[in-house]
Amino acid sequence: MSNSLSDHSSLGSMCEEVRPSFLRARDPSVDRCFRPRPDRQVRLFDEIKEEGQTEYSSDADVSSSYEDVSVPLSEASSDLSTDSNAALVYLRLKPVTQISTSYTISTAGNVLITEPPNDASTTSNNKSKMEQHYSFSAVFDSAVKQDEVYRICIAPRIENQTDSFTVLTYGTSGSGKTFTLLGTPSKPGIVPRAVENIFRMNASNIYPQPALKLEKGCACILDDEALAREENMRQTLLESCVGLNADHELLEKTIKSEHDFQTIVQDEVSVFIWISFVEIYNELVFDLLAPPSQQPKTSQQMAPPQRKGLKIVTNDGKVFIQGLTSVYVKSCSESLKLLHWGLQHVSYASTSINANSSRSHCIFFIDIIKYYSTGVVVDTSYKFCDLAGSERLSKTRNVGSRLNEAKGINTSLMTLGRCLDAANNNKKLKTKGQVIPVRESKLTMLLQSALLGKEKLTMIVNVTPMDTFYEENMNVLRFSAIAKNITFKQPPKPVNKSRYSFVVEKAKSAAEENIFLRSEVERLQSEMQYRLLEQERILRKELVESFEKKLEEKQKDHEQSLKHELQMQQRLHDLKIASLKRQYENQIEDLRDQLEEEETEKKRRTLE
Ligand SMILES: Nc1ncnc2c1ncn2[C@@H]1O[C@H](COP(=O)(O)OP(=O)(O)OP(=O)(O)O)[C@@H](O)[C@H]1O
Repeated sequence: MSNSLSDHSSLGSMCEEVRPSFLRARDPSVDRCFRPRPDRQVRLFDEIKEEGQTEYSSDADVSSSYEDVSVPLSEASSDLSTDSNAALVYLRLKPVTQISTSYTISTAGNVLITEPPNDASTTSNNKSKMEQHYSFSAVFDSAVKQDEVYRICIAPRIENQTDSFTVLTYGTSGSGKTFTLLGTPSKPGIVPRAVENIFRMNASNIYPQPALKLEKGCACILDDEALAREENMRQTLLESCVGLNADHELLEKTIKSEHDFQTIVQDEVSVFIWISFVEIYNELVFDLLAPPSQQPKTSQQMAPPQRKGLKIVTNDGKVFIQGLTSVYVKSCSESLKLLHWGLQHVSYASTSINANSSRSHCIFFIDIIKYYSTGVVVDTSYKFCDLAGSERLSKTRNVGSRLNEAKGINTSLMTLGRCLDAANNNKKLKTKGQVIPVRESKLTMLLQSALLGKEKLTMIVNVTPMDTFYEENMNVLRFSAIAKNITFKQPPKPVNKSRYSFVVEKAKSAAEENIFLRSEVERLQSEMQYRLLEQERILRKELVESFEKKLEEKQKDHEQSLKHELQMQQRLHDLKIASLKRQYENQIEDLRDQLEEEETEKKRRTLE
């Protein structure tokens, strides 16, 4: 990262339209200890408080008192934090025509030195002639272009892939927050570049269907019905974006010409990307991607009555918005069209400083769910938050609803400041004793993961370096000084949510699940058929065997009876023969007797 003035200048020289910097380099020969110091330490929100704003009560869930909170603003730490868990705070200076001599970049390139201008516009505490030093992770002067800001502030976060993070742009109205975050079609900001980077990196693994989604902060598989609902809603929303095509071609062309994002080839992972977009307007959370039927008719009007505020809920330490539309996106172009479609519903109004001023805080969410073939599911979440301008009511000359908005904006920014302040105090005291009052505004509730140190925080502070904005800029710089000092505890490493693995394994995607089930049904059917045939075969065999056995038995019985019959017949036959024999023998005997009698008679006659 470039943090020296020479490097910094080289950044500028790489750009085509190099503007002459209005910043004076400080003479490095003047030792710090000889420079004037402020005669008192300044408390953080002394300058932000507006007429009509009530003091926040000390008995809220903060145990710190601002009496004890002092910010060593005069001592700028010249070192660039090397702690990977420290919040990264960058300063970006807007190009202006009227060059101010009140702002100087240190020779190291990461410290902004301020000195009050010599005119009547400065009041109260800032009338002090003391110069003040504000240290940053890097300072971008007006010559630094959008692609360089992305490369330095965001690309390393995206390319790390495993850590969730939150990016905030903070500054006065018109200082370039929206420009830094969203940009224009010819000068795209951080969000379009991040989206292109994410899609390019995962190009070979984007899953074609919305099969996995974060529900109440946990990855869930969608059934066929839910999947069809998501697809329908996606189509409806994308059809509403048809008018945005021309700008998008230019935007994508610009990004592709300025970056060479690489695709990471991973065989065993499916990637599911979901986006959502909200605005916090007058302490109400509105869904900017709600389907067209639920959107207000006139996009340029303020808080139309038909819009319903959504509820922020925490579940097992995870924060989510109840009923928020989350859209499954398959490409950079789809995501950006939806983002720009959502922007048409943001509350804009004209203030005396910025003709197209955001009157709400907007947060664009990108949730990435990765399903590994081992069954592990890992989700990371990126939040891009465009904070509404911190401004003095007198300067913006707001009245009526504009005044209420401004108060709402400043109140949530103050809560944000108090959260950063509490986190900073916990770091200084090396305790976790001070409660970070994240629940005191909708903005801090939604950003609590970053404010409580569960994910990484990047803040880009936007400043319009003109004399007229000097006082407002001082407030912004004090705010950033607090953020810069914060080091969060080690963010939890992504947990392998193996409890999903069994279910996920079974249904890697709805389509695969269908194929799997169909083949399973077919397999079971053929298996059943086979079993039936087998049973039939066995049954047949058993039947044949039993018939055979019975037949055999019958045959045996029959044989037995035949044998018996034969024996009987034989016996009868023998008896008959014996009786006939006796009969014939008797007859023979009788005939012999008869013959003897006749011979005897014949002899007797002869004798006679
Ligand atoms: N670095 C820059 N280079 C070129 N133009 C810029 C730069 N920063 C801001 N601008 C221009 O300044 C104008 C105001 O910027 P932008 O709308 O981003 O301010 P903002 O901080 O978001 O204001 P608000 O809080 O009122 O919404 C825009 O026209 C924008 O294009």
